[in-house]
Amino acid sequence: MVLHVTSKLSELAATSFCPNFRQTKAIRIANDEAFSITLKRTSISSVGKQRIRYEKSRGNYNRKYSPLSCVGLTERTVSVHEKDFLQVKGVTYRPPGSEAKLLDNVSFSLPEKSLGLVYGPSGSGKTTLLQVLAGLATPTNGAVYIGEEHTDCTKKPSHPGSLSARVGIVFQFPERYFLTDTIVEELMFGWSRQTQDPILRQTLTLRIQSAVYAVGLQGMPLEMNPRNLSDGYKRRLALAVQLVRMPDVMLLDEPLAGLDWKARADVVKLLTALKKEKTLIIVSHDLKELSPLVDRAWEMEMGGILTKQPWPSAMTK
Ligand SMILES: Nc1ncnc2c1ncn2[C@@H]1O[C@H](COP(=O)(O)OP(=O)(O)OP(=O)(O)O)[C@@H](O)[C@H]1O
Repeated sequence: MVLHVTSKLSELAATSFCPNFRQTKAIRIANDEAFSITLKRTSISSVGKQRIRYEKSRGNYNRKYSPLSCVGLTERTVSVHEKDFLQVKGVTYRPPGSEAKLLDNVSFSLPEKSLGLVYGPSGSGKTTLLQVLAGLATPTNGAVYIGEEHTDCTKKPSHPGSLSARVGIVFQFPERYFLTDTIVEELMFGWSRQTQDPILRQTLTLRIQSAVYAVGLQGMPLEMNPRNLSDGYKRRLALAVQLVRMPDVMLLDEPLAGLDWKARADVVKLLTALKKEKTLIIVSHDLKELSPLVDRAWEMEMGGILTKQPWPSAMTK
């Protein structure tokens, strides 16, 4: 099997798969089923040469990184475990009307009732990934599976097979989006038209009770204005609003941002409890505080490229 350098392949590989690598040499092996290329990494966090092997599986290429003469790099693989509860396969996202990919062939998986952490530089695409997983943006390519089901990313949120029906998302600084003047109205938001039906009303009451207990809000008067809650309790309420929808997967964007040390510790405790019930994906820069909770971690690189990281990492020590 011989290997020759092909400039066409190298261009293809460099542009389609690794926009933030500067390609130095590309090698074609046998046929298109698998190939490897040697690239020079130029990002600030890791500089050096690296060989990337692409293996084709079910129509998608899976990247396998093996360092050659890298500085600060370890072997990394991006793989999807077929038995995991949440499976994200080859998701690419290009906003409508834009040529730029915000997510580039993102694949990962996470077992049920475990916590996955996504970290990386500002503007790399972490929030975009959460929006796609929550069904708020439709991927250009790829698929998301929850449990045994292929969730249809193109379905409207009200459809039971949609991603939005299975996933809850708590945005960064969620308290900025409170819309009502009482805790109970905030928890019922979006349900009001259905509450004429006595059975649905009873179901909603039970769900609210359960969500309130799950986040430790049971001591608070439900008629209180949510804006008068402490910052930590506002975060609890934002979580409860999503829990009322009974999602299987919860996504949290920077859940500790802007909180004091006490509220941060409370939210970490709350997430520890929540992990026993839900599958969680958290985007955060607070690696040390969240470290004890993390089961899997991925770094998002500029250009929307996600790579799995060994955990706990050197950064948490
Ligand atoms: N609808 C859009 N159209 C074009 N570009 C967009 C769109 N939404 C986001 N972007 C760009 O996509 C990139 C990724 O944004 P994103 O918010 O996902 O990054 P992030 O990693 O979450 O950053 P941060 O840590 O600062 O929140 C940014 O450069 C952003 O400006």
